[in-house]
Formats: sequence, C-alpha cells, structure tokens
Amino acid sequence: MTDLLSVDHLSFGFHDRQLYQDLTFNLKQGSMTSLIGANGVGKTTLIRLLMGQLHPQSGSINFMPDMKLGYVPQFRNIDPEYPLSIKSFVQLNQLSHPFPWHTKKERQQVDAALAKTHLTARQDQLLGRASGGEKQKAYLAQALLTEPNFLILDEATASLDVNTKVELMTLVQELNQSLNLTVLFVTHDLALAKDYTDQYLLLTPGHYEMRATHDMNEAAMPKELQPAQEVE
Ligand SMILES: Nc1ncnc2c1ncn2[C@@H]1O[C@H](COP(=O)(O)OP(=O)(O)OP(=O)(O)O)[C@@H](O)[C@H]1O
Repeated sequence: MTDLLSVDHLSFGFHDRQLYQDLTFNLKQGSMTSLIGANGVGKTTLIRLLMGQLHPQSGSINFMPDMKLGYVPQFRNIDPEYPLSIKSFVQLNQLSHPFPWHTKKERQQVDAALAKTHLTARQDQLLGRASGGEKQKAYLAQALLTEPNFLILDEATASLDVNTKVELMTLVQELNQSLNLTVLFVTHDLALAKDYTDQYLLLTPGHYEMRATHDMNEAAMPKELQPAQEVE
C-alpha cells in the first residue's frame, strides 16, 4: 500500500517549548489512525503543520501527489435560530465562482455529500435546531464536497453522546471503506480509537508512539486519557 503521508524527523515547538523532536510516522492510503494525547501536548499543532498553516523547524512532511484534504472541525454551539438549513450550510463554501447560483455539478455534489452522510431526509431542517450528531454530519458533508482522499476529524466526537459517537464513527468507517479515504481522527477517547481505527499515534511530552490499536494497553496510557478521568 502506498503512503499518503510521510512525516520524517519532524521537530517543532513554540518559544521555549519543544513539542516534538524527531517525530517520524507514515499513514498508508486507506488507513484509519487516531491521534491521541493529553490536553496541550500538540495535537492541534500537528494538524496545523499537516495543513500547511505552520512549517516544520526541521524534518519534513510529504504527501502523495494527488492528496486532497478534507477537514472536519468539532461542531460549535449554533444559535437555534441560525437561518440556514442543513443543505444550505453544506453548500456554504461551494461558490468558488462569481455567480450567486449553484451549477448543476455543484448541486449534484451537495446531493451526493448529503446522501453519503445520511442527511438527505433532514436537509431542510434548520441547522440550529438539528441534533449534535446531525450538526457534526453536516460538517462532515461539507468536508466531503471537494471529494477528499484524506480526512482529518478534529475532536469531531467530543461533544456527542455515546450512541451518536458510535453512529458517526460507523459512518466514517463506511466512508473509509467505500471511498478508500485515509482518516486521521483526533480524539481523547481510547475506546473509540480502539474500536474504529487501525492504529494510533500517541503524543506525550517529548515522546510519541505509533502502534496498532489492537496492541493498545489502556492501563499504560497517560492518566488524563483514561476513561474515569475523561473530560470531553
Ligand atoms: N500560536 C501559538 N503560540 C504559542 N504557543 C502555542 C500556540 N499554539 C499552541 N501553543 C501551545 O502549544 C501547546 C500545544 O498546543 P495544541 O493546541 O497543539 O495542543 P492539543 O494537544 O491540541 O491540546 P487540546 O487537546 O487541549 O486541544 C500548548 O501548550 C499551547 O499553549
């Protein structure tokens, strides 16, 4: 299998705080990886490096040439009177041309993204009145519009209840299989990491560990990540 991403000897830090030293890992095309670590260890910073918003201080980050990234943020609280429907929200970033209407192709892309995220029947619902799971799926649909082959889910399950987390991750797993999407899932939830992803990259201050999730030993994980202390 081809590597979608290779990170080689990456070092990065802010001011006097070094976040990673010699971080090296690969993501195979079609793999599902959890990025886990305690608050403040550098998960978001690594995502920003992968997205090109920050640059390595040493080492390198290389993607396969046709890599296309989709980014799914954690949903924010949205005013119940927020005036957009789920469908209008999904197509919000789509108008890349100067005309205030959507082309047939764009409308088809929106319909496909709504179908892939099982939102078709709910597309006219106001986003502000949608459930947490539906809001999160709307962000996912928005990210799928550009037909990415690499999806970063940034704490996308953090504010959802258990059933909705499972529903969202089942959907992500379906997309991973049907579209051969490579997935990087940022989370504090070890159980979800274990159940839904193949491998994990654990960041701890000054160290990292990349392993298959079936080899994860929860008891050896940093205390902040263990279920009893979970703060999501
Ligand atoms: N632009 C910045 N300038 C200076 N320090 C920063 C900047 N961005 C992040 N940091 C610091 O770098 C460290 C890592 O932050 P980061 O947001 O990557 O952590 P995280 O693992 O994503 O945390 P969380 O789980 O809480 O979201 C933190 O100590 C943070 O305060």
